[in-house]
Amino acid sequence: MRTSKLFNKDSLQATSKTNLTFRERIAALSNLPLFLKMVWRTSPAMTFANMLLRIARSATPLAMLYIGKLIIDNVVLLSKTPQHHDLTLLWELVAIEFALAISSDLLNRIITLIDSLLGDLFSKYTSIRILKHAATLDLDQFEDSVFYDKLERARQQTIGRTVLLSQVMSQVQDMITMGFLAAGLVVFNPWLILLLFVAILPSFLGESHFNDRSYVLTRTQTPEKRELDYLRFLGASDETAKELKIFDLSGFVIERFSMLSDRFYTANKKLSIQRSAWGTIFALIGTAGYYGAYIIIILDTVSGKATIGELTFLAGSFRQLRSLLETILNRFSSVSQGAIYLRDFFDFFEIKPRIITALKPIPFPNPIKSGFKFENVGFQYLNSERWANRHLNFTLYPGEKLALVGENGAGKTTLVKLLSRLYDPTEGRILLDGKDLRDYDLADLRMNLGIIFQDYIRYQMNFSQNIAVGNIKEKENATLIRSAAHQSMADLLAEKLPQQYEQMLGKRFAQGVELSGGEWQKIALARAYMKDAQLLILDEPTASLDARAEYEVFQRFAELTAGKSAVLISHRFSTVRMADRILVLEKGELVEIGSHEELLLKNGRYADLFNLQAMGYR
Ligand SMILES: Nc1ncnc2c1ncn2[C@@H]1O[C@H](COP(=O)(O)OP(=O)(O)OP(=O)(O)O)[C@@H](O)[C@H]1O
Repeated sequence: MRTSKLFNKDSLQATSKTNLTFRERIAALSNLPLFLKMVWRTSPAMTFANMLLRIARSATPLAMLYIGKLIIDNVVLLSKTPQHHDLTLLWELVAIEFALAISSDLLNRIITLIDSLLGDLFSKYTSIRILKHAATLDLDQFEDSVFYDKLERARQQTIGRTVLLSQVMSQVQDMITMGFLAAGLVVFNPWLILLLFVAILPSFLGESHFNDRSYVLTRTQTPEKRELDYLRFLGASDETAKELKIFDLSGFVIERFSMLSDRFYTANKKLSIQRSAWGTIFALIGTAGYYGAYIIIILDTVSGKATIGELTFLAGSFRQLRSLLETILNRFSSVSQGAIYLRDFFDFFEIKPRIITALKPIPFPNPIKSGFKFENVGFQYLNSERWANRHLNFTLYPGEKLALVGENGAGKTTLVKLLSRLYDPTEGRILLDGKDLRDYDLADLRMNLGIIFQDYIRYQMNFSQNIAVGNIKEKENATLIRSAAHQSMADLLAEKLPQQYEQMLGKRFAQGVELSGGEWQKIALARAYMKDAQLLILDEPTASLDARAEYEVFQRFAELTAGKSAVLISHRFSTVRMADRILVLEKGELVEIGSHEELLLKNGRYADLFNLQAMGYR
């Protein structure tokens, strides 16, 4: 077992699952009913039509073979008795076979068409379900690599499942066809059926063995595939091009990509060669079986036990049965394979968010009366031993402007994430007006918070949409968007752009304009003004702004948020000192709280940090 650090827990578990038994494969088929139910839900009419047409199609091979037999026997009869040249029956039979051939071709085409349309619809349906479900999940679930692998597998299989859909349908169709053909064979010579199985079984077992191995290989490769995707993005994307050039990283990225791809190639090549070699041997056994049966039928015909028509009928049935059985058995491997992958897909839907709205949620208070009270709040990130926040006891009063100060990693952003319920506290609780934050309606809470994170997204959309994301319900409300832009001073920027509020931003799409860091930040800030939020949280909102812009932004901020609560995170003390109170964090814990003047007088941690920065300006 490889123990590269790329391998996470999930992949290591997968490698221990080196062989899936036949029973496990059969068990995996139990996923199919749920799958078919989803297909049915995608389009009941199409699914029904598909099934009906396939049943009709499955009867045609036997019918054609039988008509063929009648034609040959009739021709033989007519050639032996040239004096009775009544060809009516013969022509009727030929006409029937012709009609059968045409309808079978027509059915095939309609079935393929429905398959492809249904597949497209199903792929759309499942992609949307994945997106919808992902939207309900918690932030820390996205930060968990095991979860991420599941999401990745669920996403990748959207295409695989479309194939699975037509495979399952074809499987049923071929089984019915086989039933018809086998019935015909049994009537004439039951021993041929036995010979058929002997010829086919090794091929089936071989296929199923190699499918197992390929499944295990794919599963173990998921984390690497994710890294390959990431490297592909890193190596060729507008977001990364700048640093890649400056640090001259392309060689490093390409080398890593090439190393991982080689590893893939080697593992896959070995399996492919083995599979191909064994496949050839099994195919030989199958052909030998067919000729064995052929000899039996020829002997029967020569000895007069069967007619020439029966000879062609039996040989044809046997040949078709053999190829059908082979297809069915091989397809069983891929169907059960697909069914196992389906487990990953369903598993993804079984992941439930923990951060949810209470059963009987309390409406968010308007206005907030006593504020947010932290009671011994502590938080540990998933899989982390360290406490990112601990023993937090303080109150954020209504209308208060609170600044959070502390060195990198002190826990400022985490505190804000707890306040907005992106995470729930590991210990202690946060009360809003005396009631646990978890008792409030989650959507209502988020609607009443205006948050801009330091790593806000630069949406590759137009100027208006970039602001409207702050309250997407108002995306058509141009007045509100312009007023939000005015409040964050982004309006001045819009006026300078060729297409103003319609201007495409970013470089990814045609006619996009790239902005400076500070310009993007003003747009992001405008998002906070899109709602009439009761609590505004700005996580380093002015880091990229120049001194004048920062001063003006905060002047406006103070005016605009009069009477509202606000939390500001900043490393600039010129900003911090405008706050009513300042909360100093160190290693996740609160070490000081008070106004700028109070804390300076105290001459503690805050005064140290303040003087350190002030010294830099002298
Ligand atoms: N998603 C995460 N998963 C695990 N640990 C995290 C995560 N985010 C932050 N941490 C850890 O939690 C601690 C607090 O991080 P946080 O982002 O709250 O600090 P901060 O005070 O906002 O820092 P900065 O000033 O650099 O923005 C850090 O030690 C960090 O490594």
